[in-house]
Amino acid sequence: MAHMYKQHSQILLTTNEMGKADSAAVVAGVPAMELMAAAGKAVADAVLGRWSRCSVLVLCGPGNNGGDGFVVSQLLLSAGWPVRLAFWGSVEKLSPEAAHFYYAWQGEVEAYSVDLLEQTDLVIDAMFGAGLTHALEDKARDMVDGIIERKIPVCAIDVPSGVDGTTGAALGNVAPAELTVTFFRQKPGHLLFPGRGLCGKLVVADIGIPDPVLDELNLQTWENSPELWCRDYPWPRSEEHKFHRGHAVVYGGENITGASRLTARGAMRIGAGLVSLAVPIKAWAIYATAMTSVMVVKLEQSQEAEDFEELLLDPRHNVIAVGPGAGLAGFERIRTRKIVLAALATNRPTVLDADALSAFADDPKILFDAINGPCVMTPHEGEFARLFPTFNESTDINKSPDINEQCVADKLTRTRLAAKLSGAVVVLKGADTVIASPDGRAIINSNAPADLATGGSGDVLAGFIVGLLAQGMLPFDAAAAAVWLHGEVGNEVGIGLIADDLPNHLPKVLSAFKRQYFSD
Ligand SMILES: NC(=O)C1=CN([C@@H]2O[C@H](COP(=O)(O)OP(=O)(O)OC[C@H]3O[C@@H](n4cnc5c(N)ncnc54)[C@H](OP(=O)(O)O)[C@@H]3O)[C@@H](O)[C@H]2O)[C@@H](O)CC1
Ligand SMILES: Nc1ncnc2c1ncn2[C@@H]1O[C@H](COP(=O)(O)OP(=O)(O)O)[C@@H](O)[C@H]1O
Ligand SMILES: [K+]
Repeated sequence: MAHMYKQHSQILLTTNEMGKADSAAVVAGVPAMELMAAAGKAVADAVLGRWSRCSVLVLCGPGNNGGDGFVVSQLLLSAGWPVRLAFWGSVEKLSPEAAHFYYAWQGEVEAYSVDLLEQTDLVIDAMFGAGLTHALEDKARDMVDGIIERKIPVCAIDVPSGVDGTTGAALGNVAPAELTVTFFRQKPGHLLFPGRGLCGKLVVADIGIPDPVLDELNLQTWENSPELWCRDYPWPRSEEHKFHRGHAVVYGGENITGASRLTARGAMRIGAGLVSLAVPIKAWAIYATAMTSVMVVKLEQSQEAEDFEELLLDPRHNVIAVGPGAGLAGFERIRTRKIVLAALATNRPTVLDADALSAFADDPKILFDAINGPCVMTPHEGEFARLFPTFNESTDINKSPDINEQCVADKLTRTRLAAKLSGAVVVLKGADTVIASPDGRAIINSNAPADLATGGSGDVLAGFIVGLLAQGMLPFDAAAAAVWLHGEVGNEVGIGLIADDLPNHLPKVLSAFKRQYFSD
């Protein structure tokens, strides 16, 4: 499986991995000088394609990002554009290739000064790329502040200076780019916020690094796309009947009944053969009136967990979802915990969302110890912070965690650590949802519109995941596929979206997906 993931253009490279790819390309016979020339040309081409002739200021920094800037400057000058170049660094410390292009520049080299911004229509940001190690200081910081103040359009090389390409963190103020041109592959920081919001339109340019250099690197991070999991997508087949498509059991709570109904409908729509919604007897009539294709099963008063366990004795109930609307108030918390532990004890694929996660806030280790089979957890940031308050490798999960402690690591690292600590696939939701597997693989999702930020949309996502698990998809693939389809449905419905729309519009999105990826 990991091998299959290796092939794809969706691979994301950390700064370190990109450095290794560069070095491997040089070893494979592509001179560093050619890589820099190609990088600069890609940026110049992108600028010529997007802007008409205007007054350009190229801000070159002390490393190879500045080297790319020298190349762009000369190419734009040769194209007849008015170009000024400002350099901040020392010529003696430039790499041989950056020094080469420094001397090839036919114009004047100026020092950084905010006065240069006065007659500038477009800034090329070649200050710092992958090599940035700390926040911008002195003149570089003043330039950034000056650009922000004057709202000058920016084309960034590799990343907007100040953005960490590996984490998407902004190290101090960053001038937002209209266009960012990066090389060979995207970096996680192009997809994770705040980096993603600062890049503007992103172009990934081929600079002649051969793809096979990737084989030598143990790559673990991808941008979500059907190419990663479409081969395992469980389309209905003629020889199957409904029992072949799985039977999902969704737990529904007593007071908030809408949430689990959305989960159940999501599971049904994405193709689970059968869905049973198991609910406390007091709320049974409400559920039963609302559902049609979903079966509603009664759990007797004060023995809900026991009845739930009994329901799971039927081996045809192959997957379980608990959490949406499960309840946390008073006795409900204990019941929710019992239901979760009963589900996990079956070792069948289980999706835990919302209250199923929060119910273990005071002792997450109980939950993690119970996860021995395939499991997907789908926290939003608030739920995540309750279960995983600290995020370094030395985290002592035996200690009762302090839920107020600050999260220090970036979203990708945090999600990976959470998956490793818990043994579950973790889907940390948001505009840049990260999906991480305990084996170290991680996927960043990038297609979700902000319209999805509405009550209940996460409940539907849990349903999509459990519905795909019911049909035999593996947890990491099911989570990635569901998150991507959820984003696509969000785009399909767009403004005005409510969670109820998501299952209803899924068929259209599935048809388009099938047409695009499975037409002969
Ligand atoms: N084959 C290749 O490699 C290719 C690379 N390419 C290009 O190279 C870029 C990566 O180049 P790079 O590694 O030289 O890093 P870059 O970002 O230019 O700066 C590093 C310098 O800045 C310094 N420094 C860091 N932070 C600082 C701060 N806050 N304030 C002040 N100084 C700071 C740091 O010194 P340090 O502080 O670490 O001592 C160092 O001197 C990449 O993004 C792409 O554009 C393309 O040409 C394609 C082929
Ligand atoms: N700004 C945003 N852009 C894109 N997707 C978002 C945004 N905010 C939230 N989402 C998505 O909406 C869903 C919300 O889920 P969740 O927070 O669990 O809400 P609920 O519990 O009401 O269902 C998640 O899939 C999340 O990734
Ligand atoms: K830059």
